[in-house]
Amino acid sequence: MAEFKVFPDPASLAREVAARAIREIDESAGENGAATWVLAGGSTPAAAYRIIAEHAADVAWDRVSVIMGDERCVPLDHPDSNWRQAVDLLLSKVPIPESGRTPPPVHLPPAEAAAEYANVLGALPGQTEFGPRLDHVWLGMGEDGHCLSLFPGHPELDVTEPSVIPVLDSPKPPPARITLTLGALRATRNCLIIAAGAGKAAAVAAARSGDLDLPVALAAHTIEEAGGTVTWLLDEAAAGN
Ligand SMILES: O=C1O[C@H](COP(=O)(O)O)[C@@H](O)[C@H](O)[C@H]1O
Repeated sequence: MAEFKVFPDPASLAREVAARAIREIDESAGENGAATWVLAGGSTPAAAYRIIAEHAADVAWDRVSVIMGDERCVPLDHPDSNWRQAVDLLLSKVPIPESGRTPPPVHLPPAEAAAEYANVLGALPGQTEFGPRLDHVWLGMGEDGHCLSLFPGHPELDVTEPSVIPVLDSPKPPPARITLTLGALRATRNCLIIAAGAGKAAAVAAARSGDLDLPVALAAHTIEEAGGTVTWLLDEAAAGN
């Protein structure tokens, strides 16, 4: 059963997200010799990326691979690029080997970009029947309850194959994206769902009540059903307090 933890403000939320990431990634790297971390885009992870960069010495980065859970099809130097945010705030500051940090190939058309990024996943360590073991997964959440680039009512939610797929009509700009599928999340060990701000309170409440029409709730359910753990980390505003 997912755990919900509430922090007084976005800054203390970010400190907890960063502390858990450092602990879980380093533990997985120690246990298995390699750890895969699924990064998130959007506004909420930024502060946690900064804190992790300040504590870079606490992680065996040479054993870590990162992938972006979803990417917007914009150039990698565009302000809307999820990868650019991660590079600027974290990846340029920690010694992850080049082989463990392949940028989403968004210079390609979305279908080709998705297929190419699926190949990147296929080359990661720790392959399972659901693709690579995802030791530590960050999921952000939109006000509509979307996570990754999986939007309420959209057909991408029905894809059970563990893969990366294109999205061509995202209701949140830009319309073209690539995203992990729910099937790929079945290989998750530990997932943090991170949300801050009053704009997210209604979606958090709906997810908490078990509304599986919300992609983020369905993602949490999918991970737990496959044996992974899910922890929601919220600030008071997102928790509706
Ligand atoms: O577009 C996206 O939105 C979600 C949520 O972003 P936020 O700015 O509301 O926190 C994010 O998790 C996803 O990676 C991103 O592509």
